[in-house]
Amino acid sequence: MDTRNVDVAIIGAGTAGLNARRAVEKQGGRPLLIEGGAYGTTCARVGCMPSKLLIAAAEAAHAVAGAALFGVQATARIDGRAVMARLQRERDSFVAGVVKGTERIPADQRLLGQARFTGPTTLEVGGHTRVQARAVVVATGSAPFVPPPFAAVREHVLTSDTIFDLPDLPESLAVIGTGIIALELGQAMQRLGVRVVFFSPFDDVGPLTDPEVARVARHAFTQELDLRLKTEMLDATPEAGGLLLRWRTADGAERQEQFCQVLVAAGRRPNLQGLDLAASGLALDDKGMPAVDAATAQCGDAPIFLAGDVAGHIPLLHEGADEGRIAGDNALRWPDVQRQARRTPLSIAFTDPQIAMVGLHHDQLPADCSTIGEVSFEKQGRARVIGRNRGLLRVYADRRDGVLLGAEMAGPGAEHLAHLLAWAVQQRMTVPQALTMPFYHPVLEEGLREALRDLAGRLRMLGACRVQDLAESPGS
Ligand SMILES: Cc1cc2nc3c(=O)[nH]c(=O)nc-3n(C[C@H](O)[C@H](O)[C@H](O)COP(=O)(O)OP(=O)(O)OC[C@H]3O[C@@H](n4cnc5c(N)ncnc54)[C@H](O)[C@@H]3O)c2cc1C
Ligand SMILES: NC(=O)c1ccc[n+]([C@@H]2O[C@H](COP(=O)([O-])OP(=O)(O)OC[C@H]3O[C@@H](n4cnc5c(N)ncnc54)[C@H](O)[C@@H]3O)[C@@H](O)[C@H]2O)c1
Repeated sequence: MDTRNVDVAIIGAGTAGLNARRAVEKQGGRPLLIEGGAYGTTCARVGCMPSKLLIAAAEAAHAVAGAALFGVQATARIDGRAVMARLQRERDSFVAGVVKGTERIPADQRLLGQARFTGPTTLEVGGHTRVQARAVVVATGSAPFVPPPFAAVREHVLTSDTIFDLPDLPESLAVIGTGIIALELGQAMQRLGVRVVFFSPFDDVGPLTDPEVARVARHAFTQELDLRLKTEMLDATPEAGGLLLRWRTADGAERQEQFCQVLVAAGRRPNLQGLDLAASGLALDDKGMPAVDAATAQCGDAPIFLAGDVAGHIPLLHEGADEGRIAGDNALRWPDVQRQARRTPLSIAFTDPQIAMVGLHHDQLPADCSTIGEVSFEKQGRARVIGRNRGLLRVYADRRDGVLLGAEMAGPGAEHLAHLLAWAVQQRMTVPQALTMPFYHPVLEEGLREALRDLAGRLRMLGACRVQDLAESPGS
């Protein structure tokens, strides 16, 4: 067996691991990047990029289907094979770019094979190499959770790991779950002509915590999607042509239906199995997870750091990249680790309406010292112009000083409005300061201005806003 001595061993060549490696190298350390699967990252292979490619195709189909609103008569003919072929072509090109970048890393800084702990900072990799490190970064990502009864027929169901490899769109699709992946992929499939039915044992639709925004979003999704909530899935039986699902409805009736494909999107779990974390000496909870400090990425005071999806903090790409950098940095400087500032939380679901959450979520607002302003997109000028006038944006501020705290929204252009707000929250802008920023006309951002004005009024801070800001524009 080979033996390697390095400063920092990094397990996982995904986004978090690649950023950790870069941080170690930048500070002059000797990193070793260990990958047990294929290079290319979850984001490019089976995550962000292929999902957005599917959604892009669905948006094209949806634009044709909705063209009559504008007096444009058109009929879409969806070529499922061409949809999947473009998705796979573009995805493969994104993956190839990441693989090329990873393979440019000097060969003596890379190792292929599954890693497992044999001691606090010793690993065995692929049964062929022993690694002795000063510190270890675990960046092993997460994997789809397949609950019963689907676990028993796992090879017959799709997850986000496999759906993007379909050669053609299925005729029908059952989607298990109503979270972000379920909504993004299920809605896209439906808009591409697939008959889609969503099932969940719970009553939630999407990640929103603001009850008003959640109500508006739920209404929009319920109008378009077939959501069977509070259903108990009894069994899933493979048959010729698909899977026969049998479930019990909320009122106790038993139903069954065959679907060509089933997509299980019931959440993801950290990739810890096979790592033998117990051998590292870390204290683990009943799910096998160590406690991780989000500001240092460190587990207790051990020379072990967790970054990205496996850390279970905020499983998003930009957070994984930041955590990787923090983990790599601190692993090299261990035991002198430093707390590092995190960015304002920002998450976006690319559904229609888009869902976005910024800063503090509604359920995290400090009791008795926050105020809420809102705007409905129903009458918002630009939203009406483009025929996408549905949704609600609610923005939160500290009532003592007017500092922006966060927002939740479901509506058109939420991905852009949320970015503006995230920058403002991170800058600790007050509501009056945000209202002194320029707003063009006619744009969706005028909706945000309306919510900020509403908030300023409730804070009794309108007097602090520049007079020019109060100028009206039609449909703003
Ligand atoms: C369908 C879908 C859509 C998404 N869309 C978005 C989006 O639009 N925007 C966004 O911000 N985020 C999105 N995400 C989330 C984002 O993809 C993840 O947060 C991010 O890719 C996680 O990166 P990571 O580095 O933690 O993990 P990964 O990229 O999964 O890297 C982990 C690596 O560790 C390796 N590994 C695991 N165990 C071992 C071991 N024992 N030894 C050696 N190697 C090991 C794995 O093979 C893998 O290569 C999406 C996710 C999914 C599934
Ligand atoms: N646009 C984006 O940024 C984007 C897109 C996709 C995924 N992601 C990331 O990936 C993460 C995982 O997404 P996800 O959709 O898998 O998780 P999620 O937490 O958003 O949703 C999980 C869903 O599964 C349901 N569920 C749980 N147990 C179930 C069971 N036994 N049977 C049926 N349903 C069950 C939950 O009620 C929920 O609706 C997200 O939290 C997000 O961070 C981000």
